[in-house]
Amino acid sequence: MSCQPVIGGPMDRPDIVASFALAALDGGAAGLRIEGVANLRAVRAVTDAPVIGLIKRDLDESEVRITPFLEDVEALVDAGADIIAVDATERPRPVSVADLVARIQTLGRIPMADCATASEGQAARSLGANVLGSTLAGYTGGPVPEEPDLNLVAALGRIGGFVIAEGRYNRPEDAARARTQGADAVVVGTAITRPEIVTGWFAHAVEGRRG
Ligand SMILES: CC(=O)N[C@H](C=O)[C@@H](O)[C@H](O)[C@H](O)COP(=O)(O)O
Repeated sequence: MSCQPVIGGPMDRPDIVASFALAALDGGAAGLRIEGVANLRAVRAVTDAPVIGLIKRDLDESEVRITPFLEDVEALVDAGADIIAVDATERPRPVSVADLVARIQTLGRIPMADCATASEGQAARSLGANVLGSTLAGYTGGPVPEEPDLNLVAALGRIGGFVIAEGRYNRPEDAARARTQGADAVVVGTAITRPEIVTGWFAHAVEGRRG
């Protein structure tokens, strides 16, 4: 379960993120994906469950948003992340994927490569990323599709390593399909932890409001 509240929204508080984490674990989640040092510390204080940590930077700080800097890696290690997710897309970036992966390994944590394509997964795997995620499929330009990218999950599965299906798994049946396509785990975020967006889906369906 990924808990990344709508920024500035009513759920955007470390204590609420920690409660979401405990509720998800009660419901059967095997691990957590948590953004930001304060949220990660709050979650680490209440559970020993595996946590993927990330820091999202604004676009004026870095062209890639997910854990672009070495200091981000260090802060996440300090806060108790077991796995550290980094943007592994082939886009301009302040620090190379190779350097990020190497620092994560030096600090004794597990690198997760957030990918948009299979070739990015292949490159990250050859740099030593143990975990490959489909996290960024559909988010590197153009309209964001509605459906998850199961083809990328299958392609990442052929590369090897531990494969996480992530991104728009809004229905349990899609998560189950990801497993049949080769995912070792599925990360679900919005459908569990962004009630503003989920409510919007229902509002749109019943009254044609919102998008
Ligand atoms: C593209 C991007 O920045 N994805 C982020 C990655 O950490 C999060 O905003 C997503 O919520 C997460 O990947 C889970 O996906 P979904 O919320 O669709 O279940």
